[in-house]
Amino acid sequence: MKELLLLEPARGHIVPCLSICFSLLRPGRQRRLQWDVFLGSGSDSPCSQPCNHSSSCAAPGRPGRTPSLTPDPICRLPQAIIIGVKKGGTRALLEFLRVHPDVRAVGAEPHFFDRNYERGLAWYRDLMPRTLEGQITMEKTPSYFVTKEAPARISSMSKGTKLIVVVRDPVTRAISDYTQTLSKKPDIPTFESLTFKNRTTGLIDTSWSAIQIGIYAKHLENWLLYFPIGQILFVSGERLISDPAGELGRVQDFLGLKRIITDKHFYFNKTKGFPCLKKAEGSSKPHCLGKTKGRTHPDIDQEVVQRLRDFYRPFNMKFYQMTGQDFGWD
Ligand SMILES: Nc1ncnc2c1ncn2[C@@H]1O[C@H](COP(=O)(O)OS(=O)(=O)O)[C@@H](OP(=O)(O)O)[C@H]1O
Repeated sequence: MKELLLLEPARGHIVPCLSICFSLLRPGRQRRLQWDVFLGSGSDSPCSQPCNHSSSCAAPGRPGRTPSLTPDPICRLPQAIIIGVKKGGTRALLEFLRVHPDVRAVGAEPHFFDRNYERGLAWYRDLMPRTLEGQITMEKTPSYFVTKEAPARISSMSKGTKLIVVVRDPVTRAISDYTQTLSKKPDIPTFESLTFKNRTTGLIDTSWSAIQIGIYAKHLENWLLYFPIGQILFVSGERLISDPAGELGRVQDFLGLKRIITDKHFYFNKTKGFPCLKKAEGSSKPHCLGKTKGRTHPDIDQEVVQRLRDFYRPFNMKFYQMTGQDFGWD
């Protein structure tokens, strides 16, 4: 009982089950209840068990158990998710955010709302790092943004989930996507040939995922059926490179976090050609992203690039209109 009373959700975040118990104890308080999580989980309730994974029970920066009034860290479902886009700069954003003492994130991409949904919320919750009350649990899986079922599924976990989308010029994003595939399968056809259904007529192959993912306005419509636009933050992938502290400022505000990550945390690494962290999370050493981030792109026929720019322009305009932000791609 004492523990429940100590676990009041901070910043209006929903803490499944515990918040339900808490609101039942304090019926006068207005609190959103996550009945779907509560009822849908059966005996394997994602909200009533300690973490099952074997990581240390110590909270970050607090070695050992604290014998005071501080409750033990527990696994919580994420209150914020980086849902996309693939090759937008999602890893950089998560790595940078992890520097914040109030952010705890899963390293790997859980792919819960696309590939692993049948495993259930308890499985998902158990992937999460242990957090103390007040810390934000996060994950990133860029394919969620283009997954039809993802908005409804995330909404049924919690309508209050904050969503972050890192977007990048869809033409460079497509080339980056292709570069990644090429690194794994060097024998694939050229970017130019995959771009067109028919090169002579100039008809773009919109069924090619590298092209499809960049039609942001179309994917966003799907999310807006379940989430208000104010619950989605759009981060510019370009500005994340040119001004990481500026974009991180916006993200911290959106998450209700104190602005702790500032320009003091970054330096530009000339060899890498990207901003890097002066100190990574839990380390005192400088840290750049790995070799798979910031690859050299192959040269693409400029006529094809122009054709793609023309193709994306109306979708980009629609996207700027929907988000109220001009990303400057055109
Ligand atoms: N600081 C920093 N360091 C390195 N790379 C950075 C950084 N910030 C953004 N980026 C850009 O991130 C691109 C990869 O995006 P994602 O992490 O979203 O890719 S993935 O979908 O998870 O595979 C990656 O794309 P490529 O340049 O095409 O490799 C980078 O341009």
